[in-house]
Amino acid sequence: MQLGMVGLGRMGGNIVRRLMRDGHECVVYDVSADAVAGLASEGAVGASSLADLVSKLEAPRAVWLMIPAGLTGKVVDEVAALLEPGDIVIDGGNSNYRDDVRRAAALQSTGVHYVDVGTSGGVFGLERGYCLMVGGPDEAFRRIEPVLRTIAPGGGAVERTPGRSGDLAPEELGYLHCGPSGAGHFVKMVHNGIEYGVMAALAEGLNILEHADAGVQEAEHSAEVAPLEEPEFYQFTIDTPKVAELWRRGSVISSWLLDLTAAALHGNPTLDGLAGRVSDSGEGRWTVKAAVDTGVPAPVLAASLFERFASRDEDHFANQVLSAMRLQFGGHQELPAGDVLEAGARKAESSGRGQSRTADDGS
Ligand SMILES: O=C(CO)[C@H](O)[C@H](O)COP(=O)(O)O
Repeated sequence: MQLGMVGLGRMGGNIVRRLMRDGHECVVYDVSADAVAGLASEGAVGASSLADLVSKLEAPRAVWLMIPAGLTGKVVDEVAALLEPGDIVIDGGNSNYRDDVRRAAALQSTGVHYVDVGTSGGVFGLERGYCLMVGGPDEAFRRIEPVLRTIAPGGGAVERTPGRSGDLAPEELGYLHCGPSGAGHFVKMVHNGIEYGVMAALAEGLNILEHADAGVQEAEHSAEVAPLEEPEFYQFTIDTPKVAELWRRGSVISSWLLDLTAAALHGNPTLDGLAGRVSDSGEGRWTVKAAVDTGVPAPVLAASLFERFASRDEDHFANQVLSAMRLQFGGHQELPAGDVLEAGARKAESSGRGQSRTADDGS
């Protein structure tokens, strides 16, 4: 089938490559002429503008947008204005599902179909395939199904679920029509909310392993910081990268995220160069909002989202307020910033096991 692709970054470019490998014809456009030329040299038809891209597609057309979320609305409007009734515009980025609902409604009178596709697979999707969560009208979904089948991982990607039989269903091939416009990005939003939680769980657990030698450090600094209650139980120097590698084999928590974690720790065991300021692109916030709106408890997902905010020092003022209160009620002084002992004191304090020796006990 023929598909227009707008946005040839890591995701869009590799989706085009995957499609071409399977015999689909791709007409491609990006604001970077180099990106267009690169894919044209691999067999795509290059376009110099959105209008040029649309003119090179045969009706009824399908145009897939793979662009940063902030630009999607503007580009959907521009592309839709160039399309004809029966054509399809597909947003494969990480848009907010609420925008899909609004865009689909706005396009209804034009006869242009709007399809939202939550696309997961990252930089490995070219080889592994992409998991596709699709929202939109049935007719449009059926029309683009050939490209969805190619972009998705396919049946051999994982073992079949026991009890399933017969022809492989779309969800077993790696794509699913989740419902009307917005449903695809709604499912992808929750997927990414879960992603935050799983990532946080792995990161927190590995951090506990990293601190399993707290008793050894405690002995070294016992004169300066409140003692760990039972240092004899924290005498392990665990090789965290090796444990991450180990857990990939047969453990209950083996997963692709763990695979990637093990790879990162193997290449850079001390994670040098990473400050630990964790960004968030929006899906986690939207997931927590959906949970609040619908009254669904999601404490793990919410905590993992807030953990990201804290990683960027958005908790700084709150921590200053905490220190101010301790100073007020107990005259407790903060340890000097950067003091090697501070970490130990904070560790002991956060676990409720002690306080700095410099603070008195009044409260
Ligand atoms: O969709 C993805 C993976 O499934 C993206 O990598 C996602 O944008 C990452 O989200 P965030 O920047 O909020 O960590």
